[in-house]
Amino acid sequence: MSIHVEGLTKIYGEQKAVDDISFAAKPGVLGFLGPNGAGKSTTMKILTGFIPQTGGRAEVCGFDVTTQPLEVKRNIGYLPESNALYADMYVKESLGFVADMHKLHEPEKRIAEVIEMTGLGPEQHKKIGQLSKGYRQRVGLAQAILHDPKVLILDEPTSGLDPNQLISIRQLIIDLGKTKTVVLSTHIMQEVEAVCDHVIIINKGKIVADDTLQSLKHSNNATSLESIFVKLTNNQ
Ligand SMILES: Nc1ncnc2c1ncn2[C@@H]1O[C@H](COP(=O)(O)OP(=O)(O)OP(=O)(O)O)[C@@H](O)[C@H]1O
Repeated sequence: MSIHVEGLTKIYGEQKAVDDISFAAKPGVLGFLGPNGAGKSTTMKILTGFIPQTGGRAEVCGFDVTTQPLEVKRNIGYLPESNALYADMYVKESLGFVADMHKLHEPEKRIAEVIEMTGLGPEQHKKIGQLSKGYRQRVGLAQAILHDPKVLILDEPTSGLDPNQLISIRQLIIDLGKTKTVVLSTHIMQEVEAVCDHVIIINKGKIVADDTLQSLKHSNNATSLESIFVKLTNNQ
């Protein structure tokens, strides 16, 4: 398993944002779903080493996020929900900056490959501040995959994209999931149906579903993921 989470808990002040969750993920696309405030971003931030957990453990490719943070960072790519990019940097320059951080051996070759994969070719000579939202999102994705990580954490990567951009980014996520473990957080159920093999639904910090899309529909006697989501999470 490339991700292994056991009894993970995060408490902010008095609020339990993640409450004793355990799950595992292997190569493929895992849909990580839940209502606003359920604890998705918090879990993703712990997996990527951005914030520490309060309790429990998490491993990425066999490395512990707390005791082996550098090994975890080498194996993980992260596209945060609000991805801060340097508006004044040129696309290639920003990728060169990330390549330096990862000490890539042949940065130019890899940057060209990633520009091709993410469809950034026509915009590669612009400054990030001049790009449309969809292309900025592609730059974020390109940065996340540059070091060819085995695990990719994508927090709402398609929010705000037009239908054409949506289709091409989704196809890229499907392609990446053929060899990598991709954790995809999204509120678009149609996207999950199109892209994910495995689904976890989290509600109020607890996992309420963890199964393949097909088994989840079968066991809930439902035809749409949306109805399952509502049934499992609409209990205020
Ligand atoms: N830095 C923080 N300090 C205090 N509380 C926080 C902090 N970050 C998140 N929270 C709280 O923890 C809970 C879980 O938040 P989180 O961002 O993980 O949810 P989410 O599932 O990603 O939500 P969304 O779908 O809206 O992005 C929320 O109630 C949120 O207000």
